[in-house]
Amino acid sequence: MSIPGLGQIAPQPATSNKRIILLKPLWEYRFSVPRNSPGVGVRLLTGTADRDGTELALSRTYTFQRTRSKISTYQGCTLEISGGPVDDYVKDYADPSDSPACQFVNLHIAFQELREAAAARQSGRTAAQGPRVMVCGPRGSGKTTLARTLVALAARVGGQPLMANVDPDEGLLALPGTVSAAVYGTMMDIEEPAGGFGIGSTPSSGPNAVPVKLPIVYYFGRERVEDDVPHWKDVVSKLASSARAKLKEDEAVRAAGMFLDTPPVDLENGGVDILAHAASEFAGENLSIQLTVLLWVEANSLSLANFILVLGSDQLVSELQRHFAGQKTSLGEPIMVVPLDKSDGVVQRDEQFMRFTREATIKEYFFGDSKRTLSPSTQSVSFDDVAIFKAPDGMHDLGLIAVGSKANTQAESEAYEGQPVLEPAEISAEMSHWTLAIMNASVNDPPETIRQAPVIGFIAIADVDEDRRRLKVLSPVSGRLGNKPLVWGRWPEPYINLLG
Ligand SMILES: Nc1ncnc2c1ncn2[C@@H]1O[C@H](COP(=O)(O)OP(=O)(O)OP(=O)(O)O)[C@@H](O)[C@H]1O
Repeated sequence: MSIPGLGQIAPQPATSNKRIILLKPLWEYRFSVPRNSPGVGVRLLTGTADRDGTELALSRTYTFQRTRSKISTYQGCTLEISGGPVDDYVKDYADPSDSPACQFVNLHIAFQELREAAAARQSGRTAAQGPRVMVCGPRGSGKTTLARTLVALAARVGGQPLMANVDPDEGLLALPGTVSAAVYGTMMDIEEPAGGFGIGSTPSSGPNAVPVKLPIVYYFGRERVEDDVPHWKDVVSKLASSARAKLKEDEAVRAAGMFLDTPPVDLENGGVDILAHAASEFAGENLSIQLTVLLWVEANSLSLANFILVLGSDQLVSELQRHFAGQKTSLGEPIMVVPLDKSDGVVQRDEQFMRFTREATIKEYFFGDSKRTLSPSTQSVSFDDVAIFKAPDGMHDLGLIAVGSKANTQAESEAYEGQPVLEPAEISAEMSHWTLAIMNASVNDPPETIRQAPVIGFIAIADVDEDRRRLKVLSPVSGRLGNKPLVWGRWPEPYINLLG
């Protein structure tokens, strides 16, 4: 039997198979660490290198586990690689300007110049607004990597940008099934599989080598936006309103701007509408439409305009161009959609890998990782001492809330009109191994208030004893759950017995 928390001694890559690799400017060391590997060690010997925009320190060995990523260099470097097993290779470019990293860094330079130009123009007492950038593209086009890189590069030059994620499939500083946002003003933990953007970089009861980030999180509880578009729109609106408030009240965040990571969308099924909703909600009160970002237009010439960055999809570019054609911001600026090349290094992650990653994330939330062991509290609670809610049965099954659903009939729609969005869940063995969100609301609040409340944490149901009417619950901290409503969604899916 494995004992939770043990068996997580920091892995030491074997020292016998060390090799040195040389990267010229804008080359990449691309690696994929299999899940059963103790990890690959990467040490920067000379030059400069970074993982998704965050620099590696010289002479320190970084150990990467269950990670598919790359180490890039702008000036060239030598790296010492140790340990493994790892699937890896060096991606070279005869002409460095062919590297996707080149367009990414040019974007960063352009954003930085915009920040400085806006600050110089600002005559009042309040800080100027930095760029607001939305990154979109098909599945596996490198959206998250680009958004993280632009955030990390902004933080590296002293900025405190806000990053928001509205893709529920993977969480930003939270479990999957959520939408969230956080300010990134301190260094990232690049050894974390998500590169400092995962659950390991949030506050916990254990020690942290790198400053933690404080996210604001809303619970969607479904895998894909299309599973419940109205609810997704609601939580995105709540998140956007929190993000706008942060930009308004915090001058440093406002000056650095905001980066928005979006879900892959189905163009045949309301995809443009989904992206347009995210764009307009995050745009802020002063813009009549969408978002303001800056593009590097020609050599050394900056043009303030309104752009949406699209990675690797001509079809999405033309759909978005059509959608925004003729629309202008309140400042009279046109909306332009900017196509960017997708890197050929972006890894297509299969369902098995994604499932393994989600399970590892849930385990890490409760038990920590190799660098920080956490001790979750195990509580036995009566069915009568918890308030668990779920969406009414049938709503999702009938497709009543899926965008563009052809299955809806008028009668079906009417049957659910006026019904509460959440109802008390009947506690049963079916709940075992599910992760539930703890909402920052009162159990007596109306269902709509509970559903749209921020998330304060998660619990896992370890066991349900129907005869004794008791639940065994795993919680990151001790304390009574009774006065906070719990919501049981459909994502992330149940995990193996965490106490097994
Ligand atoms: N140049 C590269 N070399 C190696 N790995 C890369 C590179 N770019 C991205 N990756 C990896 O590819 C995977 C997918 O990238 P990413 O998450 O950015 O894509 P995405 O478009 O956001 O995916 P999704 O549509 O599933 O949300 C990640 O594991 C990322 O670290």
